[in-house]
Amino acid sequence: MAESWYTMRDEVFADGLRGRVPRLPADPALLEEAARQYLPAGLFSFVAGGAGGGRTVAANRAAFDRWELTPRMMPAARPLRLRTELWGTGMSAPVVLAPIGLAGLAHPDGEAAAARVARDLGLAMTLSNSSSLSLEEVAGAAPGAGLWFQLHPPKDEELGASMVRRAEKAGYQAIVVTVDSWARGWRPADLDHGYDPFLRGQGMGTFLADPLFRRSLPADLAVGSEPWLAAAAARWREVFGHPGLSYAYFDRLREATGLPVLIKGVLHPDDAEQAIAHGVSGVVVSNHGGRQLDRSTAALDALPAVVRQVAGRVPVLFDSGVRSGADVAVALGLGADAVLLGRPWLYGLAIDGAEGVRHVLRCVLAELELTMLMSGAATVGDLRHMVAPAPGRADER
Ligand SMILES: Cc1cc2nc3c(=O)[nH]c(=O)nc-3n(C[C@H](O)[C@H](O)[C@H](O)COP(=O)(O)O)c2cc1C
Ligand SMILES: O=C(O)C(=O)c1ccccc1
Repeated sequence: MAESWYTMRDEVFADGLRGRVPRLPADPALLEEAARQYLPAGLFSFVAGGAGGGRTVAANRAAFDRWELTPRMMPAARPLRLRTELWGTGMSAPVVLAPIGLAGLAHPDGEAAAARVARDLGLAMTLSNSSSLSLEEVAGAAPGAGLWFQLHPPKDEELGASMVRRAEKAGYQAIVVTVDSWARGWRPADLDHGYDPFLRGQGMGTFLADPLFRRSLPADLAVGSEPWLAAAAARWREVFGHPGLSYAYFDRLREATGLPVLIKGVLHPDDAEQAIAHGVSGVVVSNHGGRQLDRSTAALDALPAVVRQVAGRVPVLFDSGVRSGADVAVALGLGADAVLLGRPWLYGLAIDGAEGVRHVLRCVLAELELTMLMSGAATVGDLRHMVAPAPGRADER
């Protein structure tokens, strides 16, 4: 076995013995509760919350309950094969950190800590274009990490192209274009808190380091001063979101970069088809963790039809609602080539910086490994034969 994350169970157990459980629980629901203690109320509900009445956030989780594994016993010893390569990024398991903007609000070490942990565990990380640290700082903090760069296409397409060129120069290996967030979702909790995380200048590292963005800021204000940051946040609101976007955007973007371009935020098979027709190298099935459109379908429910439509032409990735190694196994079993983990890594970061991120990832990886061993699955392909609808549930849809 190339990796043995299951031994990490012993580390988690030892931490439990030392009384660390309340701080860094292995139970994902308790992890969210623990993170609540470390974050100001407005920030916690920004992170944990979702669009509208939270129906899609809940549906993302409920969807996992409609699938189960039928394990096979006494498998002849076969080495577990989790090592994966996607677009030249090698990873020790098909688990990727999802782009989470504003990580610097959760912990001063921000995205740099997460990138180092991902690198040390052999996982890839997707950096948000709304990162607190600039994309160059994150790449510099974790040399050798497998990094992808996520782009919310700004209204100013030159600015988007400029950030993509910087990412390519800094060694990022893929561009992930998010298409479900051209406007911020209707998030009642944030509205009620009057919560705007950008007001503190966090989440702007990559923007502020961009010559095109900086050039648009007032020259008469001291750089870094409060009014300067306020002007930067206002400028960010001006450029954020590109309502007029069509699939032809992918053709233009591919002119600006030689990197593989992925689309993130697909639920309908026809969108996957169109994106492939416009040359994308991969599709991320996601509803943005239920943060954008309440009542959009649970991401896991959307996965099988997209996998069928794509039919192996490009890799299909998945996120939204993944909380455990067993969840990862189900998504892989339903045809995902890799799975992105969102809120949990940010919770780990909020609680204990790099150590917290490491804790969260080792729990997911250890449980994934154990789930595969106990199912008799040596490969992701084996999992595809083991995932089945839970009786009377998946069939009802
Ligand atoms: C606080 C927060 C910030 C996020 N920022 C971004 C972002 O900047 N870009 C992006 O594409 N997705 C962003 N996402 C969405 C995640 O990449 C991912 O799709 C989602 O969190 C997956 O759902 P999960 O949290 O249930 O795992 C963000 C999610 C959260 C919770
Ligand atoms: O809140 C989000 O879901 C999100 O995608 C985002 C976008 C920009 C900055 C921070 C978060």
